[in-house]
Amino acid sequence: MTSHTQLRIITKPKPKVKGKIDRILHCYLPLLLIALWTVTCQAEYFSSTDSIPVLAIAEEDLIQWFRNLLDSQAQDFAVYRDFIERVKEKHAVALEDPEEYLGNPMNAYKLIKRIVVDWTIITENVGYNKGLKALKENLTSLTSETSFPDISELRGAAKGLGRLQIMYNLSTTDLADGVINGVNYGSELSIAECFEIGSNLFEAKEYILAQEWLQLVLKLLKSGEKASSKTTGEDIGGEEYPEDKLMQAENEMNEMFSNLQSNPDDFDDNNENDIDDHLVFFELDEEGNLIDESDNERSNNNEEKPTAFAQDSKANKTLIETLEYLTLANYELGQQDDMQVYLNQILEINPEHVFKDLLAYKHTEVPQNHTDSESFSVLQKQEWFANYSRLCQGKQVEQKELHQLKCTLETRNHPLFILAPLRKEELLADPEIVVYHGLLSDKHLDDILEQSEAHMVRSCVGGASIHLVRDERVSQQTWLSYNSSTTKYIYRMVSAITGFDLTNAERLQVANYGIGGQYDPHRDYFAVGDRSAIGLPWIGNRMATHLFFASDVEQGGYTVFPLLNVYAKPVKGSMIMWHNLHKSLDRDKRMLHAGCPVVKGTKRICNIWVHSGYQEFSHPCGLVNDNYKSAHI
Ligand SMILES: O=C(O)CCC(=O)C(=O)O
Ligand SMILES: [Fe+2]
Repeated sequence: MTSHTQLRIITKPKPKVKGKIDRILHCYLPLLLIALWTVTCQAEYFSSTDSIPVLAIAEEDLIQWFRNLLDSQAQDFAVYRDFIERVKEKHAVALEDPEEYLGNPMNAYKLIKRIVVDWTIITENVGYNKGLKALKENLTSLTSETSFPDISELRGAAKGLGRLQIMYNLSTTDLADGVINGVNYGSELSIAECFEIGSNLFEAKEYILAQEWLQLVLKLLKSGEKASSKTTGEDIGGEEYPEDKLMQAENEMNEMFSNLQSNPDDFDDNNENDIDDHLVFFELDEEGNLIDESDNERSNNNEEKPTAFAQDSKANKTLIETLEYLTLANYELGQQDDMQVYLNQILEINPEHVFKDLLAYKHTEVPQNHTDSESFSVLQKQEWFANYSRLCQGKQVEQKELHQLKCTLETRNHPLFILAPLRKEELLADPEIVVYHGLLSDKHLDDILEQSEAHMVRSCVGGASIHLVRDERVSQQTWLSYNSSTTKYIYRMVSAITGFDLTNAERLQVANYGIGGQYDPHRDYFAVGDRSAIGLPWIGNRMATHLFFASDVEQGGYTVFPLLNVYAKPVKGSMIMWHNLHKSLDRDKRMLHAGCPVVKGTKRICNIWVHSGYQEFSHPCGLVNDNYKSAHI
């Protein structure tokens, strides 16, 4: 075994059961957990915002069922208590003069009867409870009807948040404070939640972002304060954290380190008490969230509390785990000096910590290329990334032509548009990118949603025969035929607007983007030699894209063209349209486009791709070859 392999074995994070969801599953819902593993169909909650409400409904059921359980247990316990109190009275009388009491055959009989019958019934009944039986039945039916997210979903959701950070330059402290792009949504995160995001980003191999979140956790643990009051003023424009408070926190931290050194067992990784910890030390915060005690550090009125923190074993546990992750993240990033800093902190707390062996490997070869091909750091290195991210934020590079674009009303002498002219907005003249506003009503869109809802699956990339689930496209989708009144209407309208023959068009694709859901820059046509295009039923390549926005999006979700300096904000009911091929039918590489990550809200779209066959009369090839226009790309 090479030293490198050994190091990886040593540093492989122990499987930890962390976080609220894990704790619920492990401590409160053991039954549910068993059932979860048997669920075969993955709903992919993070890739679509439509699936998430299902969980909220399931949670409502869980609340009710557990309430019922507790009520029925309270009734049972009241019966036990009543019985015991009554026996206790008799017992007390018996104790005064046992001989006299038991000399009475009736009393002797009663004692024997209590032992033989009453205590037996009570003993047998403890543990059996009607409410528990009902709960088991409910959980069984819930898990057979609903597929629950697993740890990979949680990781997907954490990665979704990370994608938003990268794309929109969102600071970790802002997000932790519930501020997204300057808007305060009041969704402040607890220390435990920041830790969960950090550790899940680590597990998703997003080491740089994981490091940011975990450093924030460390900062919060050290200060024992809310994130907002701990961050520096310029980070969030908030007040500065008083110097003496920082000193005090620092001192307490040091004090805690030295206390811990004298009692390193607190951090034994294999501490068998861990399980009991989970079972016993639950608390609820003001909003009823399950918290561990480290969360208390973020509550508002704990100005006086930092000293309690020194005795707080939960916070200590989070602290050591945070340091472990930070050590490993720095190891993965090849940042040996930083890794050493965190390692030292761990060893100061517990000189016998399992990571002590890492020291021996410090000077061995460090990993150079541990980044996943889907990692954000790889994404950020793409040459289109800067434009992509800028356009997603609604920022265009200033250009003279931008000011010559126009909005027009068009009837096209078509009966459909005489009374209700098309509202056309030009986003770019050449190559033409246009938006038609107000094409679909809420009723149409509700109908599409209803038809598609039950059939949504995680979107794949790779064309017709290759199906790859990739971070490149985080959404769910399905296809609808043109046989309902709404889809027929869309079909007729698109062909009236564009003149295309839609017999050679793909079915209507309906897609929905979830947390951080997006579609990285791509082109819609099939590339030369794309084997997935072989055997497709359509003639020619994807000539034009008609993309309907089926929802407004509160923040994010723009459709952008990084090579053309164009962005379109989703407006419900409108359709953006462009050609993917030159007039010569050569592929137009300028048409690289993307769906930016959704920051807040839900993004729904519908696509129709028209293929080049059958369009000979409506869109004849140009006499002059125009493919030179994209030759430079
Ligand atoms: O969601 C978007 O804005 C773009 C979607 C897209 O490009 C596609 O589905 O091919
Ligand atoms: Fe596309």
